[in-house]
Amino acid sequence: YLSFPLIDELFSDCRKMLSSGICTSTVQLPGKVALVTGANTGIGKETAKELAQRGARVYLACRDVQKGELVAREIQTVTGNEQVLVRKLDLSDTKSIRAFAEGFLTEEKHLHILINNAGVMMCPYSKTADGFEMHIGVNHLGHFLLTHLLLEKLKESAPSRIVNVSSLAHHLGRIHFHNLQGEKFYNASLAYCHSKLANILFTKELARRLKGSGVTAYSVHPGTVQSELVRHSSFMRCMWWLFSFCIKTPQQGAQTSLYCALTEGLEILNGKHFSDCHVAWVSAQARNETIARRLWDVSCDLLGLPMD
Ligand SMILES: NC(=O)C1=CN([C@@H]2O[C@H](COP(=O)(O)OP(=O)(O)OC[C@H]3O[C@@H](n4cnc5c(N)ncnc54)[C@H](OP(=O)(O)O)[C@@H]3O)[C@@H](O)[C@H]2O)C=CC1
Ligand SMILES: CC1=C(/C=C/C(C)=C/C=C/C(C)=C/C=O)C(C)(C)CCC1
Repeated sequence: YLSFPLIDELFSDCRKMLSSGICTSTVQLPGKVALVTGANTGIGKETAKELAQRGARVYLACRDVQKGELVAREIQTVTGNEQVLVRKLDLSDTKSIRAFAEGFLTEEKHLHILINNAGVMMCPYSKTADGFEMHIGVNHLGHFLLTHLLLEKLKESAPSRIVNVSSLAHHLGRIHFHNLQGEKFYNASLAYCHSKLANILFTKELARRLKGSGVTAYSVHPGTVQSELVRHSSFMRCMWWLFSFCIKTPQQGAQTSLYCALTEGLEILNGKHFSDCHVAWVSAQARNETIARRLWDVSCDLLGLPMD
């Protein structure tokens, strides 16, 4: 590995210039409980680190517990916060999600911040343990079920917040109810976009249903961020490498999630979508309440949840 300090510095300045949006909240979190999915790497790891830095007890919900434990040790060392805990959560298996939630509800009295961050992008066609297409299964349905199972705890802990990590890629997404599992036609990039659109629709409908409960929900686009998300596409890996000088670091990518989790007075923007720590415009589909309600019902049906 060759290091060129001058070039590194230039790239770092370039990234700072191009990456606006810093969470400036000074809120501290002693006594608060936070949960971050996919916290063993990338944006999730940096989000969890900052929450721990502010004194919260942070649960790293990871599918690979060993990777999670290494990161937990690292966060404990850097922040001096011992309350960083790893629990097994595989969002591609509803049994794992239910087991995780059961364990969490038994051991914890509160949940103040839920960050639905984990995600997969551009996987070859594959299915979750329950037969859902992988993108919609992990990115949307997995988090949908997790949130449902933790909702009472969030309500009991109010004021509390839910942050769903979506993407600008939602603009290319469509909810094809007749092909939700990609069985009739499938494109790996579009499947990702559809699932990220589902994240925004879920947030809007959740926010509507949670009005007055003290729990608020937000969706975010973290920016284009250097991470392992591009692992399934050599083209994207190549693009990320070529343009590494202007792609955000995971720490910069975590800022909008942190902004939504921490900023005081954000409750009036319940249900909104954020990018670079500002409210951001979403596609016409993402604003469609009828699609949001239908997706909610279909998701409940697929997961065997009551359609209240
Ligand atoms: N990077 C970017 O440019 C952008 C990212 N995003 C979104 O940001 C979020 C975080 O992504 P990012 O940090 O970039 O990507 P990474 O690939 O670095 O991190 C994704 C995390 O999700 C976890 N994960 C994947 N599948 C599962 C599963 N079945 N169960 C539990 N955890 C799982 C991964 O675990 P493991 O390490 O075990 O694979 C990993 O911890 C995603 O939702 C992504 O869509 C949105 C826009 C742009
Ligand atoms: C065009 C272009 C780029 C490509 C951006 C892309 C392709 C972003 C994709 C973002 C995704 C997929 C987000 C995840 O949800 C770079 C590399 C920034 C460099 C500048 C020119």
